[in-house]
Amino acid sequence: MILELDCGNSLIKWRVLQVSGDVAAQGASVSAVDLLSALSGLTGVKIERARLVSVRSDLETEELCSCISSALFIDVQRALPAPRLGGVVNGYLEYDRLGMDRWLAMVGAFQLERRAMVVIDLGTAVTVDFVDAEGGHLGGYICPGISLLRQQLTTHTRRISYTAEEIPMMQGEPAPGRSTVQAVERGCFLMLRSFVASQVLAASDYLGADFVIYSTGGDATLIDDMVGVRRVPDLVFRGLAIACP
Ligand SMILES: Nc1ncnc2c1ncn2[C@@H]1O[C@H](COP(=O)(O)OP(=O)(O)O)[C@@H](O)[C@H]1O
Ligand SMILES: CC(C)(COP(=O)(O)O)[C@@H](O)C(=O)NCCC(=O)O
Ligand SMILES: [K+]
Repeated sequence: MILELDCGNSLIKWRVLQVSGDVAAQGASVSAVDLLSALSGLTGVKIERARLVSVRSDLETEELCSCISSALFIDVQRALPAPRLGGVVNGYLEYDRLGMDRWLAMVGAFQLERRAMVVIDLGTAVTVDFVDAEGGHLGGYICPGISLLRQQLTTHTRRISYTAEEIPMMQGEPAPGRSTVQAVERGCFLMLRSFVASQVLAASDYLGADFVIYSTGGDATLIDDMVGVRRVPDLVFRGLAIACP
């Protein structure tokens, strides 16, 4: 079985693939210790190798790889930047500066359908990338994700503070907030969705009328109801399998 790891700035997403390609187990862990303890609790799972993508620092990523490698007695293959992969051409002036999660999400998405596309990843950061029908990456945008938006307010104001338990149910409702938690949660939610809507609107300028919109990442459900958005939770893992076959 293969262990796949997507190390973002907030969470380590992981899954175990059977030889058939079916998912045997999956989860999200906050640390290597947490990851190894989740894996040790699995029954009937025999991991033979691992492939990993990381947007963490090189030092942190190397430590993570060697920690997993020595705990599970396996090789950990790491996805590395490339100027082109899976029909997609990296659009950055310095290709190795493009976030590997953005890159693999685009590569994974392009295998689903070789069409022009907008790839939106809603994690710690929200990223939007444009790829034309020939696989040319036109570049993209990076802005703070929903957790960072709310954190900026709670950190830099005197009177905005509320607990995580107050957050659920505050976002879906568009009406003006009548409490601090409502006002902030709905404000950040609308800000994020307006950003996405503006990108989708601009996409036809870059890609023409025919393009597909993919979403992924921990907060992708925030835009589930937006017209044309197709959520594919494992886009990064799909690209990872191309990068580390
Ligand atoms: N247990 C959790 N810890 C941290 N973030 C969580 C958790 N559960 C859900 N989230 C949400 O998921 C987001 C992280 O999404 P993810 O795609 O994993 O980001 P990243 O790739 O940057 O680590 C957070 O910004 C937060 O809003
Ligand atoms: C933009 C990101 C911070 C997104 O990371 P995430 O929110 O998935 O943790 C990451 O892709 C990154 O560090 N990129 C390098 C900078 C760039 O892509 O230009
Ligand atoms: K990510």
